[in-house]
Amino acid sequence: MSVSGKTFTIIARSGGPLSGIANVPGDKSVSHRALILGAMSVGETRITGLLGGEDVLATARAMASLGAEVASHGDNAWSVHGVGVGGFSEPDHVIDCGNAGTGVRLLMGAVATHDMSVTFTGDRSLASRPMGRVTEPLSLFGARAIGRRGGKLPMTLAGARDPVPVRYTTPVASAQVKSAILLAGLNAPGETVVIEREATRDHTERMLTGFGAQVTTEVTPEGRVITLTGRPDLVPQTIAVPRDPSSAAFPICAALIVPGSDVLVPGIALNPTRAGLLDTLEEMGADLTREAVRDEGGEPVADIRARYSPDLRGVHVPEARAASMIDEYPILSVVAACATGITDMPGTAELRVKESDRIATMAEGLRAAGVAVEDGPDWWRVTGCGPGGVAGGATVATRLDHRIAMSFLILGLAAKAPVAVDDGRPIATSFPIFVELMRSLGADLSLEDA
Ligand SMILES: O=C(O)C1=C[C@@H](OP(=O)(O)O)[C@@H](O)[C@H](O)C1
Ligand SMILES: C=C(OP(=O)(O)O)C(=O)O
Repeated sequence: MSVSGKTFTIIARSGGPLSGIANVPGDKSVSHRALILGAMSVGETRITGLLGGEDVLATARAMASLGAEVASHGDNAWSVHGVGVGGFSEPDHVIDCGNAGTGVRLLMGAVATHDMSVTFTGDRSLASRPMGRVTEPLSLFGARAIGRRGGKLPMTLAGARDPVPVRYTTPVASAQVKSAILLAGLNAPGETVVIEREATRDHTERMLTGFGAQVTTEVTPEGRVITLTGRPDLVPQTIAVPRDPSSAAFPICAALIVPGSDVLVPGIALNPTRAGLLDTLEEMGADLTREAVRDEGGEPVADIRARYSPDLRGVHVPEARAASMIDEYPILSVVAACATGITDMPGTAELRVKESDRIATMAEGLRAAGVAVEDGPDWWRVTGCGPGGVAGGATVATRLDHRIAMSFLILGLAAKAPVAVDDGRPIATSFPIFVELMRSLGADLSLEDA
């Protein structure tokens, strides 16, 4: 189980300005994919900068359960000795993906075109999330899934004996669904095609190309048409995982709302499928600069400098931008609470099926901290309290959701009274050094037994 051990609370209090350098850990999305594609190539893939978060460690264990040799060499350096496309062997135990939606959905895709049965489970949060969005397209390859009612974990996936390639238009904007289909397509003959109406993060396509697969993306009136040629010989790679822009969002946003702050967050990928938050913050009047813009491993990267921004104003976040900042809405709503005016966030129904219902969980905690929030099935709206105007003084339920926990701790650094989160454990799923790193910038965070 990913979120394990004794529950502890964390309390955030306002204090002096934040300053210094925030070296955030490796990107979670890229880390999952590096392990999975490493396991599906023949020979040794070497990975540096792998995220040591619980979500990714669960994927590393899963790869070992499927027959790959996975080794940690310390300092976030790992190696994966892969078994090749079609080479996984049936595990003799249940695969526990912990808290990780990305992990379980990508793994289901990777095993769906192998003639074997694999049973997946996860923690209470993951067991409440919809899996039908991946099992439905995977059934077109010939796989069969039997899970709990409503398509929930625990679930057994019987992979296709004679897989056929698939052409599928994703009904929701989801990189996890797209990636599950592409990973399944690796061991199907012929061309597998995924069509997405809105662009979602493209790490799978980029990394597949790096490993030597033939993948093309065509932009058509139908959407992005991604075509993969099945049964490639994937060639092991050396991968330097870039730092995670979704983790960078926390020190960046903290600097914007804590008076006097000036924080540098180096080496952040500016991949347009991930960079929507920075555009939104700039529209709100954030003092952000992109320094030393460069190319690293085929991705544009920059050092982001964030300074206290007393003139933040509410904005309308375009619906078309949602996929490029989907994990950043919780922390954006915290910045919105400290801004002047209304921030509208339409087109965000997907937030309701993350580790928690993120609209409901954020709305509950923000209201408890004195912030007005309205919400509907696929939208929410925060009325800002202005700089220094958030009351705070709340203990917030995090519901096994790391981004909720970190977002409210950042709010507590800028609120009049402390903000506590009831359970700090989920933070380790994506950002295990969060508390240490924020403290190094000057944040007042204290841990207490629950
Ligand atoms: O593919 C990925 O690595 C991810 C895709 C997103 O989920 P959806 O595809 O469900 O939007 C995101 O929320 C998640 O944190 C990581
Ligand atoms: C939604 C997230 O992750 P996952 O879907 O992998 O659990 C996240 O990290 O915010």
